[in-house]
Amino acid sequence: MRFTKGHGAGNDFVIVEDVDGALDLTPAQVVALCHRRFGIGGDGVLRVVRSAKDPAGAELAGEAEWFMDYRNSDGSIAEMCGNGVRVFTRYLVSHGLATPSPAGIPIATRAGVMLAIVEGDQIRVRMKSPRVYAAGTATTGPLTFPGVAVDCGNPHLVCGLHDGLSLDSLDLTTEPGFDRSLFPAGVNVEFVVTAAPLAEADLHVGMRVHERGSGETLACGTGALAVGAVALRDAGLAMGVVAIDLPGGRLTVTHDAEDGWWLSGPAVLVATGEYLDA
Ligand SMILES: N[C@@H](CCC[C@H](N)C(=O)O)C(=O)O
Repeated sequence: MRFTKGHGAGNDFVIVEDVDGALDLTPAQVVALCHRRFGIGGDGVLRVVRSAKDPAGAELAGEAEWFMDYRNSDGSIAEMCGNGVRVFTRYLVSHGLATPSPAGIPIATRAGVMLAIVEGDQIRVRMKSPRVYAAGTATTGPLTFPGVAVDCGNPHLVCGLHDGLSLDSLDLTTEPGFDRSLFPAGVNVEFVVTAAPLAEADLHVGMRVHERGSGETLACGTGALAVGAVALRDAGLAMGVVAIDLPGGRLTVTHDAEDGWWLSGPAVLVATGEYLDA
């Protein structure tokens, strides 16, 4: 099995090209590919398939030629992956499967069609509008954090840290506790602190994330979108730019129109090879 390895701000993926949908990628294969000792290593797998050739993408084939079949490293399927779309786009362009255009390359996902615009080493994606909808809480060890539920196509719980607590002090080696009746299919949990003002953004925050199905990752694009939406709301800003610093680098969320929500950041391919054990 040929593979390419890529990442967006350290959120890393094994990319498998399967243009005609011939590959039956099982959860066990995904777990094996993503294993950091016995496999290639990754937070997830991106299967590159023509929308028309995948049952989950076929409905969107008229709008987007390519479907991003995203899997978490535990083998589970997620509706959407913001960094995944950016890295997927980098793959399409660098392999001659799509041509960058100012209007954006449409990418089909289980959460709908996203538009990806290549801007040098950054890729900017028009995301599904986030929906902030309920209060919730997360727990890590003895600590409880009030949070806000946000639907970005996939589920998120955005929690501000108590005064004086640093992101570094959190133990995210195990899944945070959360209300399973609010998130029956699990949730990605973001922890946020305010950061020093920046000239290039209206708001600046730091964030760590524990992802459903992957554990702590160095960055999460939909998580950044959720955090950006909550930060703008809490600041009373109808629109604006939020810079989000994660352990793997910076992502930027811009809200510039009613349904204009953008995620921007680096997207890099680092290796190609052949996986021998699938
Ligand atoms: N890292 C991704 C999100 C991947 C899916 C998530 N773990 C889930 O299960 O919803 C991103 O960049 O958005």
